[in-house]
Amino acid sequence: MLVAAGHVRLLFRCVRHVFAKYAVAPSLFGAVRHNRGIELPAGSVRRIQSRARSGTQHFTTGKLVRNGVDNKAAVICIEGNIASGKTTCLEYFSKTSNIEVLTEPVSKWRNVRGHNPLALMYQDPERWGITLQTYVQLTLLDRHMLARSSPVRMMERSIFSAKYIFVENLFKSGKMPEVDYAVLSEWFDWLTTNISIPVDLIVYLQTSPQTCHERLEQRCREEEKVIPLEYLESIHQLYEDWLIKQSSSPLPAPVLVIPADYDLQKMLHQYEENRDKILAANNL
Ligand SMILES: Nc1ncnc2c1ncn2[C@@H]1O[C@H](COP(=O)(O)OP(=O)(O)O)[C@@H](O)[C@H]1O
Ligand SMILES: Nc1ccn([C@H]2C[C@H](O)[C@@H](COP(=O)(O)O)O2)c(=O)n1
Repeated sequence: MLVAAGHVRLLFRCVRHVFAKYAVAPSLFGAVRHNRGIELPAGSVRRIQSRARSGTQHFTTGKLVRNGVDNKAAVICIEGNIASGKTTCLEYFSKTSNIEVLTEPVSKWRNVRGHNPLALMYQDPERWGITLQTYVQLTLLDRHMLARSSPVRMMERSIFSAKYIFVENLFKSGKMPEVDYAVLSEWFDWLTTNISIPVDLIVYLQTSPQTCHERLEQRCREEEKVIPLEYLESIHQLYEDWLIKQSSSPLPAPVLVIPADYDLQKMLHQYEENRDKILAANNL
């Protein structure tokens, strides 16, 4: 009971942090609500009247959006299993002018005020799964809401895969208590209902779990030494259900699948071959 109350307080603190950063105060934290929506300080966050792009499912009327964000910029999320090659892919595209690249904030997940929630989660997922996933949700939301500096943004994963893959995996494998899952789900639903989080294209780096296991061992990240092949198989299955079978959770954008079991040179060739399709997201 005490643990659950602590988590609720932590979640409140997290959202307060996001809204403090963007100088927005939704009704939960005392903003004045009018018939036209929430009154916000100038130069902070506004509610947009409409946003609809062909090829995407999201219509963001009435959602919060950060002032200064260019809604015409395309957002491409690179998705895939752990160690599938997402960072390597982003590094490659970062050399292209007019593409802004945002990697996952893993360094934050390994060090929040001197604590390492990523390591804690792998040591004891039942206890620390919600702690890590709450922080992942916050830091990815922060990434989604950053003002864009280029016509194309490529970012590693998304708030959607955090929920549909990693939270789902913890819960389905019996490693997350139902109450933690319920609280995280409520937060996710609130955030995605009230905040504009546009995604224009998902690029899925499709690998076998075995390939990821080999690359994981090669990368040798201290926290991940305990990850067994079965964990990567579960994550793989959830990705396949979401992005290939499209049978589990809603898709925030169309999906481009790039087979990614090949060696580095062949992968760079694959990226070049798919460059136009990826960057076409800018014209949606
Ligand atoms: N095509 C590839 N073939 C072999 N090794 C790769 C390939 N792509 C990436 N790697 C290596 O695999 C490890 C994980 O890659 P990384 O890009 O960090 O994955 P992710 O960001 O998806 O976790 C790194 O050591 C990287 O150098
Ligand atoms: N929602 C998430 C996202 C990532 N992780 C873990 C998985 C990895 O150990 C690490 C970084 O992932 P990578 O970029 O290497 O695929 O973070 C998680 O537990 N929950």
